[in-house]
Amino acid sequence: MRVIQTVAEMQQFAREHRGQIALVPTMGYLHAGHASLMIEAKKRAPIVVASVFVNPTQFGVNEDLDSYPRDLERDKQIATEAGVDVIFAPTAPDMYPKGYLTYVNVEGITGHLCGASRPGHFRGVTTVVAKLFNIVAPKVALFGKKDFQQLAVIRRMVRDLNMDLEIVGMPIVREADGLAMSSRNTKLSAEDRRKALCLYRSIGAARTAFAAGERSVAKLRETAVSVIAAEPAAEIDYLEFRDPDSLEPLETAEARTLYALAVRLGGVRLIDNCILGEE
Ligand SMILES: Nc1ncnc2c1ncn2[C@@H]1O[C@H](COP(=O)(O)OP(=O)(O)OP(=O)(O)O)[C@@H](O)[C@H]1O
Ligand SMILES: CC(C)(CO)[C@@H](O)C(=O)[O-]
Ligand code: BAL
Repeated sequence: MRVIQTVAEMQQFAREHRGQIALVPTMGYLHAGHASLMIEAKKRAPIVVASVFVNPTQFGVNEDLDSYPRDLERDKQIATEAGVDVIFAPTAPDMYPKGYLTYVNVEGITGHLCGASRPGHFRGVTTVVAKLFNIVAPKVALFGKKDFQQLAVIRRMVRDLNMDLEIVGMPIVREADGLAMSSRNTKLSAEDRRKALCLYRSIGAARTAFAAGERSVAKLRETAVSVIAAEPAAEIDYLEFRDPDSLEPLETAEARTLYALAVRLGGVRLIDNCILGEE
């Protein structure tokens, strides 16, 4: 596996392999969730490029940019095992040189859920993802449904800006006990790791109520909130039932309804979601 650390070298590689590349954008500290995207990428293109870049423009001033876990040696090992051909790990000054001025912003659907609690976050995500698409020129790019809103925003950017590539959304990979895999899980204390299961339990409770015929979003919300409230250390950032396409609020749950939540535990912000009515 090759590691490319400059934008210029990545662009040269992309020119030589146009039409053959699948891209998996990540912020590194890889886990089995990332590996699932890489393994699927290999089925969709002869060359898999995984980017590892902790993108400063998507972090707010008081967020965890500095403490975000990083370990390129470990990432190389996991990426190699998952069949990645190239890791693209640029530096921040190479991606955003002094005097950088250009940003990509998707409106509307970025205003709620994670966009409401992290102002400017999606502007940073769409900017870096647009740059990665331009640098790597992939024919397909893969994203996880754990970041459900991010996937919707990227699909929208690709559609609105006529970007010529396919976007693939991949299922959430979970730990054996149900916790959604996330690089930030490593920042949880042992006690908070145990408490973090309340997110998955809340999803289970919402699913059970929906399967039993409950369609009132107020009632579903009450059920979902009560599971998180049973864990006093857990602080709800948002907990919403939405249309999975527009991400607009619903009063009555439909055949497919997005249940998405963000919860803070000991300073670590975790997200999870499910589509009620789907496995
Ligand atoms: N558990 C998972 N299952 C499937 N895809 C995942 C999972 N976790 C992350 N991904 C996907 O991997 C890609 C890179 O995500 P990222 O590097 O931010 O990892 P992360 O573990 O989500 O980190 P964070 O702690 O920032 O949430 C994104 O498309 C994300 O949706
Ligand atoms: C898509 C992404 C790599 C952009 O920095 C990031 O938001 C992530 O890891 O989900
Ligand atoms: N997986 C989303 C990246 C972030 O939290 O900034």
